[in-house]
Amino acid sequence: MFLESYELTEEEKLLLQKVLDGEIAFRKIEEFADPLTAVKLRRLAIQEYAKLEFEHIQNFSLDVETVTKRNIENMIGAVQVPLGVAGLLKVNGEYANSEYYVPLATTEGALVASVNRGCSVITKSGGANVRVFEDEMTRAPVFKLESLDRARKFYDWVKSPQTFEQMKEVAEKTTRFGKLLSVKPFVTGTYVYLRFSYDTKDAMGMNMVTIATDAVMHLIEDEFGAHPVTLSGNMCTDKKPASISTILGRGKTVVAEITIPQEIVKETLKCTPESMFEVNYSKNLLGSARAGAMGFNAHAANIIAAIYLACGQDAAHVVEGSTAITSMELTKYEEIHCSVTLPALPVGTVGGGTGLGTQRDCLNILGVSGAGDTPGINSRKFAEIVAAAVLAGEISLIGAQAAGHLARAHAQLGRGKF
Ligand SMILES: CC(C)(COP(=O)([O-])OP(=O)([O-])OC[C@H]1O[C@@H](n2cnc3c(N)ncnc32)[C@H](O)[C@@H]1OP(=O)([O-])[O-])[C@@H](O)C(=O)NCCC(=O)NCCSC(=O)C[C@@](C)(O)CC(=O)[O-]
Ligand SMILES: NC(=O)C1=CN([C@@H]2O[C@H](COP(=O)(O)OP(=O)(O)OC[C@H]3O[C@@H](n4cnc5c(N)ncnc54)[C@H](OP(=O)(O)O)[C@@H]3O)[C@@H](O)[C@H]2O)C=CC1
Repeated sequence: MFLESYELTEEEKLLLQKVLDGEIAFRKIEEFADPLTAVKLRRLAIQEYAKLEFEHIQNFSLDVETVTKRNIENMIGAVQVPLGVAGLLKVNGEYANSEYYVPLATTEGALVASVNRGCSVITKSGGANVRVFEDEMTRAPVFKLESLDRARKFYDWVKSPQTFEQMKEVAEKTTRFGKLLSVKPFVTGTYVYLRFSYDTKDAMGMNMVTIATDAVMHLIEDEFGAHPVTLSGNMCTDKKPASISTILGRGKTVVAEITIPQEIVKETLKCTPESMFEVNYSKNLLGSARAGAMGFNAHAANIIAAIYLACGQDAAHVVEGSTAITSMELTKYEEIHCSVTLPALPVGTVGGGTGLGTQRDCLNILGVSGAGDTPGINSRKFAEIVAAAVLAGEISLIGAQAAGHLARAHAQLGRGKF
């Protein structure tokens, strides 16, 4: 449609025509052109296909050479998500011990304002105490055994310390950083699932554990003769809500808490500790139980999604993060004690999307970009800040619902009605 209007070299025009004619597949364009040109030609082909002219997606500052090798296939451009900050947020963690501006990428009006309000409450109340309790990334292949008797023998073999040492040696040969921590077998009929848990240091670790477990899977096949059905048998469980992840943990298991004096609740949240307790109890606990929800929180996923988008995390892991539990209890000093427990928070400060320019900028705001001086401390620091930010979001939203302000806030900030 616009072919004649494009400013292309003769060679590019020829290539584009071949793409449009189906002679060159989208994913093969890089074989005939440099990465930036390949992205442009694919985008123009989509314009032709969809009969439209893009105004925005061609505008980006990404390093195409790198991202097309590590982060994306069939690239045509980039989408932008507005970025805001909430804070300062005071965090009293083992790894994060300061006040932070938290970067949040979202299109939901009122979200940043809400987290900002929660940060203000937390910081005025002395800061959120945060601790990481578990730190393990998992991958669980499934094996098919010939009989129940073989399955039983396999189960015992896997549990023997000698086998574990063998597996550990093979797994750790594939990575400079990853450490195999445990292998837990689970049986279903004659299928045996092995849940491998690794310390992945500053990486979120899914590529790392997949590569390491693949190597061990071959060892198992050679040594025991168990038939591997698939490298991921869903007992991991990656990117699906699952009780196993909420019980045993996946990624970081983190808890954040704060005790808020009554005056701060009244002044900043416009409600009372009692009304917040009532909302949390009836909504996050009873309501979630009645609904059969796996998350006992108000909107942990909102904060996690916004930080993940800003900081180059795998957005699909919001699923695991959404299983948080929010508790609110009245103290005898007329304060309210609030906590969030995040059983499964996969995060990393190296690898995946953390190296992209804008995402790295956001990690830098928090002082957690890249590898820590001691491997692992940056990702734990990051996890503590995420947990404190989730606590801020929970406090503000529960406060707004206790005050009856939810609809008003979204009418004002989500629809621009002031
Ligand atoms: C909107 C507020 C914060 C107003 O809150 P407010 O108390 O009426 O506002 P305020 O003007 O008195 O300001 C109080 C503080 O809020 C912050 N604040 C206030 N306005 C802004 C702003 N424009 N930009 C940045 N920060 C802002 C800021 O920290 C400020 O302190 P200050 O800086 O003045 O000392 C409040 O009503 C609120 O938090 N509402 C809840 C909104 C929310 O949490 N939305 C999240 C999404 S809801 C959803 O998606 C999930 C849901 C609801 O379906 C889940 C469920 O089932 O529950
Ligand atoms: N493969 C899969 O099944 C899945 C993949 N993903 C994707 O995986 C990616 C994330 O995987 P991930 O393994 O985290 O990242 P990457 O594979 O992108 O990079 C991680 C690697 O960085 C190196 N590294 C350098 N410094 C450190 C350090 N301080 N701590 C830890 N590692 C360090 C390690 O290399 P080395 O090990 O060589 O020493 C590590 O394996 C994301 O893009 C995600 O979307 C998501 C879900 C499933």
